[in-house]
Amino acid sequence: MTEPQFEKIALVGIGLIGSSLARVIRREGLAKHIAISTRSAATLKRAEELGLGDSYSTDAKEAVRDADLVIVSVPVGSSGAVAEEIAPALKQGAILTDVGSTKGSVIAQMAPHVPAGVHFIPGHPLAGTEKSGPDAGFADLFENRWCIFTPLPGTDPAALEKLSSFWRACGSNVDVMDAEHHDRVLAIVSHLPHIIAYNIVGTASDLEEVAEGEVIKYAASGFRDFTRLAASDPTMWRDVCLHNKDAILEMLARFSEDLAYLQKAVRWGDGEKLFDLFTRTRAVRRSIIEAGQEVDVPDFGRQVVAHPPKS
Ligand SMILES: NC(=O)c1ccc[n+]([C@@H]2O[C@H](COP(=O)([O-])OP(=O)(O)OC[C@H]3O[C@@H](n4cnc5c(N)ncnc54)[C@H](O)[C@@H]3O)[C@@H](O)[C@H]2O)c1
Ligand SMILES: O=C(O)C(=O)C[C@]1(C(=O)O)C=C[C@@H](O)C=C1
Repeated sequence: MTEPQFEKIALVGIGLIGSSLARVIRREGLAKHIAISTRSAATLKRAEELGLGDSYSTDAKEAVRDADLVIVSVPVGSSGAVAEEIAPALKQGAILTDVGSTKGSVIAQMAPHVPAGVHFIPGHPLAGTEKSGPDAGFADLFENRWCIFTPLPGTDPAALEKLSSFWRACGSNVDVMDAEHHDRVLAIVSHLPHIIAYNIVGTASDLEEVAEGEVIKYAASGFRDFTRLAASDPTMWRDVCLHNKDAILEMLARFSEDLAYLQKAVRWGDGEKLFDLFTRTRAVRRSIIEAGQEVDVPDFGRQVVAHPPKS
């Protein structure tokens, strides 16, 4: 437990990320009061049953009133509407942040609504699972993971440091970059892997000779790894695709070229090319593991590569 960093933190959106934040804020004693708001009354009720906060409302304005830190954790396509809704109730001097997987679009949607005197600092914790909703969150989610900020020009350094210190207290390492760079990096390391997973699982389930029953019955562990990603929340990933379109299309074009190269190597029986590529990619996996640590996720037996522990 540390000293509370904030009198009141408001969480708008209480799914996987919002509820993980609520749990770690409570565990670490980072706020005297946690106010929770979400659009759906059923989700809010569940959050209350789980005891995630101190006050609950479907009215986001009510939740953010007097809050020193407001964290918006909704699908990226809803961030503009949420910013517009809460703007009139934000306290002067408050920090407003988000956790969205895309940053350029979130800034374009939210920034125009942010009143003068409120510190808007976009953020993105690189931590998650394929699950969603308030039951899916857990306090350790952000432990040894990166949280990236994409501050706008003129951001108050003291506010950025205060938010960084909050995320460090949640267990994360923090980094700063511009939104465009963030969106290109995340397109290759996160968005493309999900699109590829959705595609391969879709193709397999479309193939008549491996009709559903056989896909399930004979799913080898490589395919199972893809099904985990392909089980991720459809709303969240629809929004990511729609809101990071340019970077995703750029990376998909590059990916398709490389796939064609691989296809040619298979067609022409070019074992040397295949062996060289597979050797190079194995080295990438090894260096990720050497730089970080492996975490077992009990209910799926999967391994997640986390980032290096904090020094
Ligand atoms: N799931 C991940 O792995 C992951 C990781 C990092 C960042 N993110 C980002 O975090 C955000 C939330 O993702 P999640 O995984 O927690 O999703 P989730 O589906 O688990 O939760 C979303 C929450 O937002 C609420 N919501 C939706 N529209 C709303 C609106 N208009 N107003 C108020 N509340 C609304 C839902 O009721 C729910 O409580 C997304 O922007 C996502 O891109 C997700
Ligand atoms: O591990 C997973 O299941 C995730 O999808 C987490 C993941 C990722 O791609 O690494 C997904 C989206 C985010 O914005 C950040 C993290």
